[in-house]
Amino acid sequence: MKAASDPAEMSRQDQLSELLRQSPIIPVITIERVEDAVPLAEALVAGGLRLLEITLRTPVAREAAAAIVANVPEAIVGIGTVVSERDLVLASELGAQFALSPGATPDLLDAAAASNLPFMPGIATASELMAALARGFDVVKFFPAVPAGGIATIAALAGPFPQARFCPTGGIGEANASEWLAQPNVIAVGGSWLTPATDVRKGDWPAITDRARRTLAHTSAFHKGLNEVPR
Ligand SMILES: O=C(O)C(=O)C[C@H](O)[C@H](O)COP(=O)(O)O
Repeated sequence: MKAASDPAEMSRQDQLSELLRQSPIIPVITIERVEDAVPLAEALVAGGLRLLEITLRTPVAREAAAAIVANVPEAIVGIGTVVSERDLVLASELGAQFALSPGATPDLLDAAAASNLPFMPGIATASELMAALARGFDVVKFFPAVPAGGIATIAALAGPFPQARFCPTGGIGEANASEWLAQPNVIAVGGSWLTPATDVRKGDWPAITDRARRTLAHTSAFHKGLNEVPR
C-alpha cells in the first residue's frame, strides 16, 4: 500500500482530477452490440463529451472498449464496473486511461494503489471514504448517489473530509446534473442518461450528440475547470 504522500500516487490522482475538471460530464456506457461502440463514442465526442466510462457489464464490453480505444482517438476511455484486480489489469491491457469502480474492497484498493492506472473507487459511506483516502484516493465516485442520500450526503461529508472530491453517479440526469455540479466538492458527474438504450438500439446517434451538447450547455456554468474552487 502506498502512502497518500507518495509523489507518484499524488501525481496519478492529480492526473485524474485534471481529466475530470476538463471533462466533468461522464457518460456511463453499457454496450450490448459491439458494432454500436464506435458510432456511439463518436456521437458523444461530437457532442463535446470526451471522457467515457465503458462498463464491464456485458459480454462484448472488452471488445467494445478496445474498438473505441483503437478508432476514436479523441475519446478518453475509462473502464467502469472494475470490481477486482483482474478487471484493473484488463483496463490497463485495453489501453484505458483510467478505471472506475462502483465500490472499493480492501483488495481492490490495494491493487489500484500499486497500479499506475488512475483509479476512482466508489464510496457511499464515511468509512468507505476513509478507506479510499487512506490509500491516497481523494477523488471518488459517490455511488449510488441519489439512493445514498443525494446532495445532502455529499454536503455532510464535506465537513470531516474537505480534501475529498466526488463524482456522483446513480440517479443523475439532465434535470439535476447542474445542481450536483454546483456543490463545491463535486468535480464531475456521471450517468447512463446520456446513452439511453432506446437511442442506441435505433442507432439514433444524432439524438445522442444533441443530448450531450444540451447537457454541456446547461451545466457549463458549474464546470470546475472554468470556475475553479479552492482545494
Ligand atoms: O457500473 C458501474 O461501474 C457503476 O459505477 C455504476 C454506474 O455508475 C451507475 O449504474 C450509473 O447509474 P445511472 O446513471 O443511474 O444508470
